[in-house]
Amino acid sequence: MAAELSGASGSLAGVSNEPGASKPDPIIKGSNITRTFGGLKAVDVEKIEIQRGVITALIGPNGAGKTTLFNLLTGFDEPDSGTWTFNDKPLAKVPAYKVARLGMVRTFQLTKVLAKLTVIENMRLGAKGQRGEKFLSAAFKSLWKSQEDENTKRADALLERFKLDAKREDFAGSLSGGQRKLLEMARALMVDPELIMLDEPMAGVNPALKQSLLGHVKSLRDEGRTVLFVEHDMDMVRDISDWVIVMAQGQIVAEGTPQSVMADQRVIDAYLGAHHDTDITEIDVSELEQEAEAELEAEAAEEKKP
Ligand SMILES: Nc1ncnc2c1ncn2[C@@H]1O[C@H](COP(=O)(O)OP(=O)(O)OP(=O)(O)O)[C@@H](O)[C@H]1O
Repeated sequence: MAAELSGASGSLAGVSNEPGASKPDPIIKGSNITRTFGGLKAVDVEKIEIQRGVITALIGPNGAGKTTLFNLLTGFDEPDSGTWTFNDKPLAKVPAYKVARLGMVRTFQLTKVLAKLTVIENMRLGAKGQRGEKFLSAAFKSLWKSQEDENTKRADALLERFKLDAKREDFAGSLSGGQRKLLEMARALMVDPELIMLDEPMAGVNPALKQSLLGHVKSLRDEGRTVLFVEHDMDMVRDISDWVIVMAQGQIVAEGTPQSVMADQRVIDAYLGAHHDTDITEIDVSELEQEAEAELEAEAAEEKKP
């Protein structure tokens, strides 16, 4: 089946729904990427292509390998095997801060170290690309000393755009869940990336801020960037994705438009196992919990029988 699309996702018209489907203008192309932890194959991706200029969601059940794949592509982890390119440049073994300078950046949840810095200090660190946490305090010192005016100007403009300017001197740790997500996005934009990878942009965000966050993500695409995001919030996936890639047990099991993917039997199987007849968009978690509870009660009653 081929996708029928219009608007921003029109460039994906005609792309097949098969896992690893070729795209007309891929910004990322990867093949045979594997990563094993002990005996567990966390990532086992035969082929992946990410289309330029659109919003792609990476979804899948817990433990599917989404974060590990993110880490591999951005140079934060090394694969056991595999090759991938960004703008046709091979990236295997390229460290994360160099990947960021090339124009591919991932967001990070606010760590303890970053929470103790102010909002503007976080932004200035973003300008340095992405080194491990160990390097951050050293990088901060040198930045502070050299007073990079350009970076500060860019940081202030971004804080204004993301409505964080009033929080400029506050500790990042004092921000609300939604404001933290905005800061993560703003910080990643300090290097003016072509591809921005968002790690669960809706996690811990209250409903009032969700719409505003969605608007910000769409605006990244509208200004010509490519967006790839990992997310469990299916409303967000349906609302803003042009394309969805589904992982399960380390592999890509399906892809397509949000509508086609959510009706795809392979996706329903991946999420629900035996719950075949359920529409993934209408899963009521409390119902599943009640079922599990009832099963436990029945088991307990069985055990009590003489
Ligand atoms: N550093 C690690 N050491 C050992 N096992 C790991 C490590 N990182 C990930 N794993 C394992 O690899 C598998 C894939 O994990 P990963 O975090 O990539 O999944 P995910 O799809 O991002 O899950 P979630 O949606 O819950 O964040 C899991 O079984 C996880 O326990």
